[in-house]
Amino acid sequence: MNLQTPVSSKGDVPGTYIGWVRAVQANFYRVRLDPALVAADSHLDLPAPDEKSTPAEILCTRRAKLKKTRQQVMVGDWVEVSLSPGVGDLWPEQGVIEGILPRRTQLHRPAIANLTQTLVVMALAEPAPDPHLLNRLLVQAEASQLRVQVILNKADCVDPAVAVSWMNRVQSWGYAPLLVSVRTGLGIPALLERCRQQISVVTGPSGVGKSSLLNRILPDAQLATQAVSGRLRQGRHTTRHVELFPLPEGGWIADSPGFNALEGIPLVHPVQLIQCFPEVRDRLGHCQFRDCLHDQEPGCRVRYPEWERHSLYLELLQEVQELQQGEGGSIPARQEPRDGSEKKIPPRHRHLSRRYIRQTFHSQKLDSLGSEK
Ligand SMILES: Nc1nc2c(ncn2[C@@H]2O[C@H](COP(=O)(O)OP(=O)(O)OP(=O)(O)O)[C@@H](O)[C@H]2O)c(=O)[nH]1
Ligand SMILES: [Zn+2]
Repeated sequence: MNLQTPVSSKGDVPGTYIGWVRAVQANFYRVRLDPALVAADSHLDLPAPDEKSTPAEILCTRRAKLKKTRQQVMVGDWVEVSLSPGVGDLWPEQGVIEGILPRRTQLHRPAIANLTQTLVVMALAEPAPDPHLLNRLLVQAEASQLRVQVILNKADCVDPAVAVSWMNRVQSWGYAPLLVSVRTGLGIPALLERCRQQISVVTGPSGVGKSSLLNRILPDAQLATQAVSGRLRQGRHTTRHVELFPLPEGGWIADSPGFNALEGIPLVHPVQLIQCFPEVRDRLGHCQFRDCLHDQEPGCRVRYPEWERHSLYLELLQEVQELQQGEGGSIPARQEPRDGSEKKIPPRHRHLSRRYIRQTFHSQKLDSLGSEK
């Protein structure tokens, strides 16, 4: 989602290299220049850098033209970097970010690009689980097109039967939850395994153990930076510090628990909200009306048999519809694959659905809707 055209295509600027922004602090960027990536031919589908290799990491500023065109460089961005020639032996110490390569995903608070998954953490006790809040976070994560891992923490605080019943409930929502106790270490190896090859961010309500989790899984050397309380961390983030750390088993994790990245109303088109509910995904595409909103429409194949989160779906549907109207209908529908079948559109949706069909993906608009503070 949110593809952006690189400001300088490859070859535009002589002596540019491809790098990966690992940390942002104020107006400085720590960029990894993996020698394997240098002068990479195609930058559209680069893998996450291998954290086991030891590439040069340099401090960069961004070219003024990026600022002028209001292009924010985010942690996780693949960027084109130019280096001042002749400084240093192998790599000079400073570089300038010339352009931002297309993003696969982007979150705005915290600003992180190219994340692949989010760890949605909930505590089984202290604080007691809030299924409504958890579900809103889950839908937000789905709307951001991130892979979702549900972490049920503080397993040590509850009876095993309680943990099992929560596991079953979350499974019925279409997820494979992981039972964890940061205190006892239960589930930590499995969590690290799920984070391999991923660029992850931790989110969840206050007090569920997000900071504790990060402290537990990041190697000792990083604890000095990590060991700050939630409040301090938030303070740090308001000064625009976001950082990705390498995990011991591979993969990267964002140091950003001071933010609740997934608050708010999901930025999805009303007809696509249903795709944020994995438990009914296999029912999609069979309703009588192509743009069925799975509420009271005749011939809906999603509404029944009943499912637990349908009421939440309707609540969010109303919110995204209001948001859509407030934006003058500007949240575009993503292009859906054609299924070949011509479906009738019920009269009350006719007006909307013509517009839906005409709309195409405008990343620009999405960007400005969820724009930085
Ligand atoms: N018993 C138990 N306590 C835990 C566990 N994980 C975290 N805690 C405790 O829960 C409290 C809150 O943990 P934090 O890591 O600060 O929670 P957080 O989600 O980062 O909270 P915010 O910074 O407010 O968002 C701390 O007192 C932790 O020691 C666990 O697995 N078991
Ligand atoms: Zn339906």
